Amino acid sequence: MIEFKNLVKTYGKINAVDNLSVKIEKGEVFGLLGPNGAGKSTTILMLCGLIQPTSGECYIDGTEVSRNPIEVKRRIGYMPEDVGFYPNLSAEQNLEFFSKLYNIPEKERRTRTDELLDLVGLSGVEKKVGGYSKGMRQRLGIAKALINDPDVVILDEPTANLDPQGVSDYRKIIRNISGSDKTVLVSSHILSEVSKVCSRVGIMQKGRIIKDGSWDELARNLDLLGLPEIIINVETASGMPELVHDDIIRVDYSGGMTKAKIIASCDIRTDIGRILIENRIVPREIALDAITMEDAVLSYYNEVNS
Ligand SMILES: Nc1ncnc2c1ncn2[C@@H]1O[C@H](COP(=O)(O)OP(=O)(O)OP(=O)(O)O)[C@@H](O)[C@H]1O
Repeated sequence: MIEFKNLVKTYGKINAVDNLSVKIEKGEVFGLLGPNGAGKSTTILMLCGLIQPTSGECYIDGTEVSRNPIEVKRRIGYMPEDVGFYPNLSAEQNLEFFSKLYNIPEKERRTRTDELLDLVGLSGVEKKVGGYSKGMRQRLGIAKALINDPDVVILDEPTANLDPQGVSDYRKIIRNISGSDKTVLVSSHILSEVSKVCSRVGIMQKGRIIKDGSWDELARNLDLLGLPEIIINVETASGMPELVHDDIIRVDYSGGMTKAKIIASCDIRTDIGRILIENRIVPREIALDAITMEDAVLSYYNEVNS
């Protein structure tokens, strides 16, 4: 169980976290969803005992964090945005090292390491971690967060560096964890990451949770259910014409019309490519992207104001 009670963190005049109070029950997968700068990482750092609150408290299973940081660290598994590993060791050797820090008995270490490498899809990878891609490091980060079999798992932007296959594997991992009575806190600025894996979501803005509930409740409330998940980034060598298509909801142009961010109701990349070629414009990129909290809120306000 996780509880925040009137939690505040100020940096000079900035209220990074502003009187936050939330209780997350055992077994829940809670998504902290908010745009960059909303205060998600600051909240998580206080929950892990890595920074001190200005006022207020965080509890892990009833234990107050800032007064019992060592006890709390044993009970949590934390994956930061940038995970640090020993680059000249393999994944297995890194996990062995961390399991020693947690005093996991030698007999268990091997089994635990093997199970976790299997869970995150890194079994049998001999390569040293220094040669890993960002996505592979992220997978190993999830394994590291689980090495001490924690009751509470905290993941800060876990899909930030993952490719589509990695994202799909990550969702499976979270579903796997969530069936095991652990409490999970996941932070993200990407709507689909939170909506697909979390049983409850808190929308964070300017240090406060402005909405809290099941994803369906929140989405209905904010009128987000009908939102498409399709964003297409277009980049061309020279300026492009205004893009017109029945399935386009909105287009934001930048870079003197060489870049466009399209929110569409379905994947229209082929049509966009055709429009550009018909206009003798060379496409540099026509790629799918994930919908972020900013896109959702903008789209929502756009609809309300139109
Ligand atoms: N050490 C610090 N010193 C000064 N200001 C800080 C510090 N850490 C965070 N902030 C500020 O606090 C606010 C919240 O930042 P925080 O990193 O918690 O947001 P976030 O929601 O995690 O966003 P992101 O996804 O970009 O990390 C921001 O305005 C940020 O600039």
